[in-house]
Amino acid sequence: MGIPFLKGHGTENDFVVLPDPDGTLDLTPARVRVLCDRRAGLGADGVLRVVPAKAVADRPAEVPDDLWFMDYRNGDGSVAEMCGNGVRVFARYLVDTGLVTEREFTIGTRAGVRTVIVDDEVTVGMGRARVTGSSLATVGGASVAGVAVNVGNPHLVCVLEDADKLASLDLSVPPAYDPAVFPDGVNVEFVVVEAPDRLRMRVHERGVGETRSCGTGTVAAVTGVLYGRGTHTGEATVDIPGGRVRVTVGPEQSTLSGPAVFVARGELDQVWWDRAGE
Ligand SMILES: N[C@@H](CCC[C@H](N)C(=O)O)C(=O)O
Repeated sequence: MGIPFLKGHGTENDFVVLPDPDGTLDLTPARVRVLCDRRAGLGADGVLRVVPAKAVADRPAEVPDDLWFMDYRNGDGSVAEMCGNGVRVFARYLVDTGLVTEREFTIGTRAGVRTVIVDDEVTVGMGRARVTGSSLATVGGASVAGVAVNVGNPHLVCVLEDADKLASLDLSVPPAYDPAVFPDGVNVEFVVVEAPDRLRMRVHERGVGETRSCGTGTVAAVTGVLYGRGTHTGEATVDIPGGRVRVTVGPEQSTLSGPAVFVARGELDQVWWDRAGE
């Protein structure tokens, strides 16, 4: 018997989902890296381990024992606090498999408890998106001013003047940032405001590289743009290379709505898994 897995995505930000109902899966950084490798493994931006919260000793104190916990890992094996696209896929998995029977329920994450509503699309209460300051990102030799926003994980939102500039950015090289402002690294969003309630965005994710979407990044982007207008409240659609999501931002709560899709399920080869851990 191999290791069960599913492969899914939210606006083409893709994940390997590993059900771990007993909390016994030894998910080392080396195993995450090879699983996410698009040639040596299944290929994905990250891994979502589905584990009972009570089996996660280092979870935040506010996450109760009886929730399912999203143990999210970036493709480079690092741990991140939150993943907005991942939590939608995670919620869809819990409903599809009958592990949760309601359509509205809560999930434990390293950023705290998140409420989800599973319908054709999935809506997530993303908590409060906090503006924490400003900083610079440097890409292609040019520095761009940005707003630092924390959505559980850190983001730097840089607004560009037009879509041509956005399209021409080379994000195959990580943007440089100030490590004094972001000691744990940062996700960097580049955004164009196409209409007052419509943004276009590209993102370079910490621990992954350029991805086709970042859910927490879209919430950060809307928050950063609203902050530039002097407000903490508003809503917008965000077009990313992998599709479209909808974001609302309020002083105490933000929400993210978008698709969550499964494309495959199967078993990882046990010999491959054992070797990947060496
Ligand atoms: N793709 C995610 C964010 C994943 C974590 C991020 N790379 C980090 O290290 O903070 C999303 O949809 O939010």
